[in-house]
Amino acid sequence: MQSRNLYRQLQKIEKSISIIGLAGSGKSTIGKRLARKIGIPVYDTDSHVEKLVGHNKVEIYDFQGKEFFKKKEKEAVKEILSYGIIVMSTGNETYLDDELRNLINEKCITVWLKADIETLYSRIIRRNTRPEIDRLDDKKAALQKMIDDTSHIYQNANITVTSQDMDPHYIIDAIIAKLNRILNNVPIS
Ligand SMILES: Nc1ncnc2c1ncn2[C@@H]1O[C@H](COP(=O)(O)OP(=O)(O)OP(=O)(O)O)[C@@H](O)[C@H]1O
Ligand SMILES: O=C(O)C1=C[C@@H](O)[C@@H](O)[C@H](O)C1
Ligand SMILES: [Mg+2]
Repeated sequence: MQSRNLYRQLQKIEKSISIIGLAGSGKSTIGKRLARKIGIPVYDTDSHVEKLVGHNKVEIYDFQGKEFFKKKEKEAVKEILSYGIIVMSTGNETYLDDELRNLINEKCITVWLKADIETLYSRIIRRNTRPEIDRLDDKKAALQKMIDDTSHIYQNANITVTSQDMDPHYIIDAIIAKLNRILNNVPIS
């Protein structure tokens, strides 16, 4: 798999890579491994907000509220995208914000991790780290609504890859193959 040249090609077109998609789609997991494979730094917007504020997401939502989190998320994204060529994994709603979506589209090749309802649901019920979703009574219905409400936005990503429970190495290889096609001007399906 040709991943060593990717950094130079990304540098040439001055684009980073941003991993987008719904909660539980695997953005943080895949972002880290993709960055390692290409040999560039990785930043996660949720982790960056936590670092800026000094508290975890749940504490931030509890004590300072969603608006504060969103304000800090804007700062975090702008800061991360000033760091040069990097991989940025986003939070659950980052790409749905008009200003951030425009900025991400300008500075990044976007990779949508498209996951079905069963995959997302089985993953989000495993951990209690999502301040909004964890509090919902009918998480499955809420996730289905999120899929219905957001797919038309995510489907404009430069690259779409299906995210299922499988060795992340297959997902990374699929992303890298599509990245190579984009960077070499080969149309992708
Ligand atoms: N390819 C995969 N196969 C199996 N499990 C996976 C895969 N990718 C991610 N997971 C698991 O799914 C869960 C969610 O992954 P991750 O935290 O990376 O998602 P996320 O999109 O960053 O979620 P959030 O929007 O909440 O930040 C984690 O427990 C992770 O280990
Ligand atoms: O519980 C949730 O839905 C959230 C999870 C995080 O990814 C955050 O990015 C998001 O703003 C809230
Ligand atoms: Mg994440």
